[in-house]
Amino acid sequence: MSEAPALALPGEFVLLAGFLGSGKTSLLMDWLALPEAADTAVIVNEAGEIDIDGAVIATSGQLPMAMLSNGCVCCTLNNDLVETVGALLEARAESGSPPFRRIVLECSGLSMPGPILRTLGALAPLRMRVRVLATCDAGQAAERAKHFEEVAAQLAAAATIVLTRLDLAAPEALAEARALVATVNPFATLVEEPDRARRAALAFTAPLPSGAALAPPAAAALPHPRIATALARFSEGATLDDKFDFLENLAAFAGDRMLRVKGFLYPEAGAPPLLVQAVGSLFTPPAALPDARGAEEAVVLISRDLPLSELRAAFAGAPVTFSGVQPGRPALRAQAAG
Ligand SMILES: Nc1nc2c(ncn2[C@@H]2O[C@H](COP(=O)(O)OP(=O)(O)OP(=O)(O)O)[C@@H](O)[C@H]2O)c(=O)[nH]1
Repeated sequence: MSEAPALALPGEFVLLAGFLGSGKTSLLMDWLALPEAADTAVIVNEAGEIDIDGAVIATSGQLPMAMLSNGCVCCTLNNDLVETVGALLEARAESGSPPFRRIVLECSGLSMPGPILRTLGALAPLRMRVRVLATCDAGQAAERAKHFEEVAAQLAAAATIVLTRLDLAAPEALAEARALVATVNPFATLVEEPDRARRAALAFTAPLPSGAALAPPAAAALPHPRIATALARFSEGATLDDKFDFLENLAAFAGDRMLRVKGFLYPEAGAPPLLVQAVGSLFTPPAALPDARGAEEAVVLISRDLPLSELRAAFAGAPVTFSGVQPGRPALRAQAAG
C-alpha cells in the first residue's frame, strides 16, 4: 500500500456486519438507492462459493464493486482485503471519477468483526474513519444469540446497531432484541426505524464516536466449528418442482439446524434465474433476477450441527448432490471498478 497516499482517499470505511440473514444486503441496497450514497464502493464477502449477494447488489446499477469469495473473511486473515481496497482506489483514480466517499465491506453473516478490524490495521495510513454497523434481526436475534457467539460479537463491535425485519418481528421478540442490544452494547447508537429508506439513511450517517483507530494486524481467529457451508447442485433432468420439493423437504428435515438457504434456480432454459432464499426455515417468495443471468444454478446451505454425510444420506434418492465449501483463502474476483 506504499503508493496509496498518492490516491484520492475515501473518507470512511464501513464494516457492515450482522448474522446470517439479518438484512445486511437489504440495508445496503436501501442505502445505495439514496442520492447521498453516491461515490460508494462495495466489497462483498460471502461464506458460500456462489456470489449471490454480489449479484443482488449489482442490480443497483453501475457500482464499483469487488468480491471476497469462498470463505468467511474473518477466518482467512491475509492481505486480500487490503489488496482489494488498494485495487478499488487505483481503478477509481485511473477512471478520473471523483474519489470515493466511502467503501462498504459487507461481511459474511458468520464474520467476527474483531479479526477484520485487525486486518484493516494495514489501512491505517489511508486515515479513513471506520464505521462498524451491525444489523440485528428484530425477530430472531435474541434466539440466535443463545446459540451463536457471532451474534453478540457483531453487535458488541458496532458503533451503530440497526434493527431490521421489523415488520416480521413479534412484539416479544422485538423486546428481547432490544434487551440483547442493551446488554451487549449499551453504547451503540440504536436505529429502530420502520421506514426502510429512512432506516438506511440513519444507519449510514449516524454520528461516529471520535477517535476510532485501527490497530495493527494480529493472530487469526478461531473458525466456526459447528457451522458448515454446503452447496447443493441439481442433477440434469431435475424439474423446477423437484427443486422446490427438495427445498421444502430440506426445511422440514433440518429444522432449526438450517440457518440460511440462498441460491439461484432456473425455471427454464433461457429464463432469468430465480433468487430463492430462507432465513432459518422461513422462505422469501422467489424473485426473478434478470441481471444474474449466467450465474450457476446451485443453492448455498449454511447449517449448524448438520454434517454433509447426514445431508447426503437424507437426500440419497433426490436429484441433488452436495459438496462442502471449505473456508479457505478467499478467491478475489474483482468486478468492474470505476
Ligand atoms: N419483510 C422484510 N424482509 C426483509 C427485510 N430486510 C430483509 N428482508 C428479507 O430477509 C432476507 C434476508 O435479507 P438479506 O438482506 O439477504 O440478509 P443478509 O444479512 O444480507 O444475508 P446473508 O448475506 O446471507 O447473511 C431476504 O429474504 C430479504 O428480502 C425487512 O425489513 N422486511
